[in-house]
Formats: sequence, structure tokens, C-alpha cells
Amino acid sequence: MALIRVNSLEKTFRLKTKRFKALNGMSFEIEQGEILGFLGPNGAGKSTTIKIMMDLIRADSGSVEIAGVDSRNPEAKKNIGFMPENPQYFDTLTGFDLLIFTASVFGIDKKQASKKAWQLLEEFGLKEAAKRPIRKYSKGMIQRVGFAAALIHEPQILILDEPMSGLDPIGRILFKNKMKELNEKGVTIFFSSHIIPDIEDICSRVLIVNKGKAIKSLTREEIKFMTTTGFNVIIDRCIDELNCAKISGNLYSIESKKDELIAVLKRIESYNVKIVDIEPVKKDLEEVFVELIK
Ligand SMILES: Nc1ncnc2c1ncn2[C@@H]1O[C@H](COP(=O)(O)OP(=O)(O)OP(=O)(O)O)[C@@H](O)[C@H]1O
Repeated sequence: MALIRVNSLEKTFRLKTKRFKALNGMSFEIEQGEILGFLGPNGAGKSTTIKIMMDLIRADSGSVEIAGVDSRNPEAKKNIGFMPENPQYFDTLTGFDLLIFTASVFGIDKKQASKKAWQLLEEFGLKEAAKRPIRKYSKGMIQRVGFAAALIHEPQILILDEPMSGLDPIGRILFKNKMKELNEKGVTIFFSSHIIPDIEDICSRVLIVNKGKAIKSLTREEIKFMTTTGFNVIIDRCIDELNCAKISGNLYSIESKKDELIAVLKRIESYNVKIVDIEPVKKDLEEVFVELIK
């Protein structure tokens, strides 16, 4: 069942005499329990869509429904943890104060908020820096405290705009593990990213956007299929007719295009040669992405 419905969003920005159509019929649905990646080139309309979903800006037309509630109704956001792109917080607050402040917005009592805040600060490696003002935090630390703040009220939906940009590899692993852990507990996650390996690592589905609309939805399995270009069939003996290449020892490989595998296997069988393994030959999701955008 769709938990979030984004229906035909249109948005034109006006800059003096110029107009720029940022969203041009953006429509998609987010299913309960999925991790959906929002992937698109610069200027595709990802942040604009997310801002409309969070009611930070309004669309010219179209609508967003979150669990059946219009996103312009504040009720819709009660159960959402949100992290904007380049978060900017009151930087005189300490990390701990930011979490307590965020908890108070959601009506969480002080004692419970404090317990949860310390738990999150510990998890995100910010315990030592908890009482330091945010203006003294590095970019990665601001991302970490931003993610912690998005989790303080234990939301069932997470909407994250480029959560991992600016993080070092350790931070990226920490964020991805946390997303996986939350998702296993039933949290639905929607996040935009430019980092294709991050999307491939954790998403159950990827939505590709270009020029203000969603152009393709690919499940994890479809990505696996689309990125396979052919196969290497590994055999234990080579004969001239098979045009094989030596790998090592008694192992040889025959290249097969994706749609020729059956024919290649039949030829190998007809020479009574043993098949040891079949390995897919992959191209990057990046290449698939560039082809789709073209
Ligand atoms: N407040 C604004 N005023 C004018 N134009 C804007 C405004 N916000 C966004 N735009 C324009 O709308 C288009 C879509 O921007 P948006 O930030 O949604 O893209 P994006 O997909 O998030 O890009 P990126 O990956 O670079 O963050 C861009 O061309 C951008 O310049």
C-alpha cells in the first residue's frame, strides 16, 4: 500500500523576468517499508520535491499525501524525521540542546528526550562534542547531529535530502547501517543522493528523476538485471572450437552476451566439457543512469 503519494507536482520559480520550471508533473508513490532512493542529475528537482513534501514551499499545482493526510496539514509531519540538504541550525546551540529543542517541538517530555538524546549522540559518535556549540562542529558532525535530530521522536518515515554528502567513508557506513537497522524495524525511508554506490547498497528501489519528473522506477532486482551485460562461463578444459581464454590452472573462460547464454551453454555441452561456474559481467548503475537520462 502506498504510504506517500506525490501527485503531478508543478513548480515554476520566477527570478525577476526569468522563469524556471523546476517540476514538470512529478509523480510517484512510496510504499510502506521500502528504502527508496531518489536519484537524478543536478537541478532535476529533487530538493524542490522534498521541500514541497515537507511543506517548506508550496507547489503551483499537484498534491502530496502522507498516510492519507495532505502534506500541507501539519498533522502529516508528526511521524516524519526530516533532514534537509546542508542543514543550518541555530549554531549557538550545542548538539545536545538541538536534540532537546527538536524533541520539544514534537512534545516529548524532557526526561525521555534527554535519555534518547544521549543514546543518539553516543550512536553518532558525538558524545564528547555534545556540549559544544554547533558552530564549532565540522561539516560531517553537523550531518551526524542532523540525522540524530531527525530520529529523536522515533519517526516511522524518514525523508532525507542528500544525507551522506560531505561524510567521510566511516560516516557513510554509519549512516547506511543506521538506515538499514531502522528499515528492518519497519521505518520507511526516502532519500536523495548523487552517490550511486550508496543507493545501490541500501535501496530496495530507485526512482530516477530528470527535468522535473520521475522517469523510471527500478527495483533492486531490476537494477541487478539491467547492469548485467553478459556472462563468463568457466569450464575445466579448452578445445579450439570453443574460443576460450585461460584463467589459471585448469580453468578457462568463455564470454557470452546476455541473450546468447543458452546457445553458448549448448555448444559447451555438445563438446562434453564441464561447466564449473557462470559469472555475470556487470556494468555500473552509473552507466545505466546516464543512458536513461539521455
Ligand atoms: N528558490 C529558488 N529560486 C529559483 N530557482 C530555484 C529555486 N530553488 C530551486 N531552483 C531551481 O530549480 C531547479 C531544481 O532545483 P533542485 O534544487 O530541486 O534540484 P536538485 O535535483 O535537488 O539538484 P541538486 O542535485 O543539484 O541539489 C534548479 O534549476 C534550481 O536552480
